[in-house]
Amino acid sequence: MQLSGRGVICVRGGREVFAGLDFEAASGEAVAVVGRNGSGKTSLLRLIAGLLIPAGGTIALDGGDAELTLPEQCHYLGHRDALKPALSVAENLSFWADFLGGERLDAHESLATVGLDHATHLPAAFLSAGQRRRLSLARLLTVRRPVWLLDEPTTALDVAGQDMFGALMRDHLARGGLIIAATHMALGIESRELRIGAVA
Ligand SMILES: Nc1ncnc2c1ncn2[C@@H]1O[C@H](COP(=O)(O)OP(=O)(O)OP(=O)(O)O)[C@@H](O)[C@H]1O
Repeated sequence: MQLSGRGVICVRGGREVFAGLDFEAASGEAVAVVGRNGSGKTSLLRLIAGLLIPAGGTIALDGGDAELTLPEQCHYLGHRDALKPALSVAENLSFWADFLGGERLDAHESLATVGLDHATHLPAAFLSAGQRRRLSLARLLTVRRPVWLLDEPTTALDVAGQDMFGALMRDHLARGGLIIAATHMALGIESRELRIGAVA
C-alpha cells in the first residue's frame, strides 16, 4: 500500500498555502510533517482526509481497499478531540464507531489499552486534557483503518501516555498501516520527515 501526492496545491481563504507538493508514504512507514506555524501541516492532513479539496494535483492510495475511498480508509485525529461533553467515555467511543462504520473491535479493550477502563461511565466533560486525548486514541483502535492522519498527537499526553502511544503506532505500522503526523515535537517512533513551507 502506498499513499502519494503529486503537485498538490493548497489554497485557503483565497491564499495559496503551498504548491507543487510531492509526498509519499508506504505501508509500515511513518512520515512526520514539519514546518513553521501556518505552513499548512494541518491543511495537508485535511486534504488527505478529504475534508478539503486540493486546488491542484492528486492524492491517491495504491493497494488499499478498491471498494473504499481514500477518506474511508483514513483516521483523522485533529488537534481538537472531537468529543461530546455530555456523553460518557463509552458513549463517545460508541458514537465514533457507529459514525465511522465497518468492523469494530471490543470497546472495553480499547479503553483498557489507553488507560481509561476505570472511567467508562464518566461524562467526557469531566476528563482531563490528557484523558480526552487518550479517548481520541481509543477510536483508532476500535475501528481499524490503515491510514492514520494525526495532528499533534502527543499533545497533553504524559510520559507514560507517550510511551503507550508509541507502542500503538509501532503496532499499527507492523500490521502494514501507515502514519502521517503533523508535529512540532518528536513523534517518539522512527519516522521520515516531510518539510513543508519555507524554512523558518
Ligand atoms: N478556514 C480557513 N480559512 C482561511 N484560511 C485558513 C483557514 N484555516 C487555515 N487557514 C490558513 O491556512 C494556513 C495554514 O494553516 P494550517 O493550520 O494548515 O497550518 P499549520 O502548519 O498546521 O500551523 P500550526 O503549526 O500553527 O498548527 C494558515 O495561514 C491559516 O491561517
